[in-house]
Amino acid sequence: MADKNTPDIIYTKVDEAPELASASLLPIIRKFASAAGISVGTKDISLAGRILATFPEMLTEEQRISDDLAELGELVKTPEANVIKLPNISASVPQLVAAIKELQSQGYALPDYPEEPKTDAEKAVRAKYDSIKGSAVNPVLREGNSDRRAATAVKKFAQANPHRMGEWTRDSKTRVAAMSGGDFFSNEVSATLPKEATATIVLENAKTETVLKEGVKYPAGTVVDATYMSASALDSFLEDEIAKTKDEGVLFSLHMKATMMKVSDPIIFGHAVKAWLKPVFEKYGDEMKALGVNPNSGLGDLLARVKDQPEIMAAIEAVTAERPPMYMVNSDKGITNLHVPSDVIIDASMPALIRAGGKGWGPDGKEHDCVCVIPDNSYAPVYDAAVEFFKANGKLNPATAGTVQNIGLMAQKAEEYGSHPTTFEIPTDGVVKMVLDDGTVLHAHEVKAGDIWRSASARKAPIEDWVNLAIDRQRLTGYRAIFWLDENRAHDAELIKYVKPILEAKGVADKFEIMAPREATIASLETITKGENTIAITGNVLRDYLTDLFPILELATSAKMLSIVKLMQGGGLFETGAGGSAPKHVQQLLEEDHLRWDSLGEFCALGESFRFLAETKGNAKAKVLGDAVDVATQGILDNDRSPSRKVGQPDNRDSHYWFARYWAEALAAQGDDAELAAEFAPVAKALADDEAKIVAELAAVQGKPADIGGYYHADPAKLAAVMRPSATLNAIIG
Ligand SMILES: NC(=O)C1=CN([C@@H]2O[C@H](COP(=O)(O)OP(=O)(O)OC[C@H]3O[C@@H](n4cnc5c(N)ncnc54)[C@H](OP(=O)(O)O)[C@@H]3O)[C@@H](O)[C@H]2O)C=CC1
Ligand SMILES: O=C(O)CCC(=O)C(=O)O
Ligand SMILES: [Mg+2]
Repeated sequence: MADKNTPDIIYTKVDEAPELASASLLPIIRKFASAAGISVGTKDISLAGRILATFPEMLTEEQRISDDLAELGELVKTPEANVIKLPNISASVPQLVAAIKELQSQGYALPDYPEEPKTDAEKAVRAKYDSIKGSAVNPVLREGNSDRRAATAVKKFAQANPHRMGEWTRDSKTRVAAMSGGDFFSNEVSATLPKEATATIVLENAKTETVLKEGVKYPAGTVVDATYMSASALDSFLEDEIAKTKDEGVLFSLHMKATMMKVSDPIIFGHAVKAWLKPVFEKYGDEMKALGVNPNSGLGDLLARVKDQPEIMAAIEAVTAERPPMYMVNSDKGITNLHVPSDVIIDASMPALIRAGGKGWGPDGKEHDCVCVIPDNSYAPVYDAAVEFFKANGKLNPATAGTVQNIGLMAQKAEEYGSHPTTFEIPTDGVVKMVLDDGTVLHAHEVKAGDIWRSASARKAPIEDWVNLAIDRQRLTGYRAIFWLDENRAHDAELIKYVKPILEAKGVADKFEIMAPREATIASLETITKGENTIAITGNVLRDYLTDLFPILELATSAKMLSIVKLMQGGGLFETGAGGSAPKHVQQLLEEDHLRWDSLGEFCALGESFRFLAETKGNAKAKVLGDAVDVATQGILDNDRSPSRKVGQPDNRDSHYWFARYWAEALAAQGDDAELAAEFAPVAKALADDEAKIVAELAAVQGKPADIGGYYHADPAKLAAVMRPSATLNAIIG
């Protein structure tokens, strides 16, 4: 699909804080790029944009927009792709419903989200909305494996300016709680397919055979797993942990990934909501169902639906009084861990808690120790090991700590993160079988109604690419390199059968270790504690978890990470940081017109994207621009120009002014391209001459509410007015 009209670089239009930042940064990028004849286009992958693109038939001609995600999904499969991907919302149902409401209020005649679809028409609408739900963007664009690390300048800055870390003490009551069996980890089976195959997934019982899914195609060499979580084992585990937490006198918390794991994890979350309010569900379950309560949507939705039922409300209050205090998302507003399934997302929540010394916020607005419930044992040991390591050794010292880089198996919807179409909440007791087209029963599990069964897979080409990427990084760095694979886990054992022969064939087996996640966590923490560096070579889930965990400990945030996806067809995808879209930052902007979002991730991605353009299109000016971006980024760090957190102090917009200035100065000063130097010398001078005026104009707007005309679907003119308040700067940028 890449034709001559495809811009050289695509900068994605997203949501929340990064989109606010783009309103200020993108005009600067475009001005600088155009001087080198480089076009920077945008593609809308925002939640609102994806909703609008999905329902053209409901919209007027003028309201219709193209399906940019589908177009980008094709582009990333071509060598021409050069995409800067900012973080976007992976919507839970409450977020999706809120976005639909906002768009309806703006005059878009979209259908409501059918909570309980009955007619065929409602089912069709629901299926369309479900395709937008959860992590619906990243898996489409990630046609390559992941290389995430802190750029050297960023790591050095963090060591020279260490952030505050909470104290860890030996008597901390914080602990990680995982099931003792019946979980995905213990029920997993896995096999590598010798030839290509098409699978049918059926549920058999004495009376019937139900086809859960058919036509699941796998190329030869695919590693195919199947597993399930027992609903009854999960329920008794949750009840036990709620009771134990109460005895221990700490906060109860649950950490899931309801966005990426959009089918399984909201169900597990729903079990926790039911366990928390068990007596209420026992007594009023039918009434609540009639009111439309779905525990998977969280306590927030539940309370909204029963608020006019005094008897149910009284029962909820009575149970709550018996429960341990809960870990809060916002104690001022009474929003608990269980209010919305996507408020507490494990990759960001557990590292923040560990950085704070094992503390979470309680209903009293104070910090307390926490029981961290992570039901499945596939990855819980990573957090358990980290918590126990810091209890024994005290907090990490960011001034001296080395770094953990990551090479992650991610391409082509690898592993659990691609499992949604093959995940089922089992309707009746029976046996789930995966049957191949040649009649082979690949996997079979005896299950009970309510169990969560799923199959995940990883393809041969991405696995081999991932191992080779790891070999390259290890050779470039010489760092200790560990494959985080557990030989006692079925899936990992199949991967090891790929990894070892490749390492041996390349003669580098002695450079790599293979360790289960718990041991690898301890080894990595020991390594960085000594000030040394290591590469974690992991599957898709740990790619996600570790690239928040280690950066949040080492750099305070994962927003500053370099996050490169070397696309398997030769293109480049440059993700900006390893974190999310920071909803709290938007709230602050709306309330007091201060944006604390740090665009360092965007700066790092931009430099890489220009250099990639230089390599792939032989564009020498792009290299000059990219190298100057790096000088500007260094300038931001050296001169402490990153946004501060508090209103009245320099924010995201100020940091963009400085970025533009340092970038222009670097271009004016370089000797590789005289044309660019001549073009940017006056820009640099104007930006320096007008510094006082620009800084004053930016400062003047802070401290009062800001109106951007919508949360999910802002008004571009209002957004530009808020994010570009300096007429002097705008005149220079044009
Ligand atoms: N790649 C992607 O597209 C990703 C998308 N997401 C989505 O993002 C949303 C929010 O996710 P959540 O788990 O809350 O995680 P976030 O990473 O958005 O936020 C966690 C916290 O990290 C800090 N932070 C993150 N980015 C920056 C930045 N650039 N500058 C300064 N601080 C930063 C903020 O801390 P503080 O408030 O203390 O300033 C923020 O509240 C969800 O919808 C999620 O699905 C999540 C991860 C990746
Ligand atoms: O796509 C998402 O929902 C989150 C992605 C994420 O957290 C990551 O890749 O680090
Ligand atoms: Mg993540």
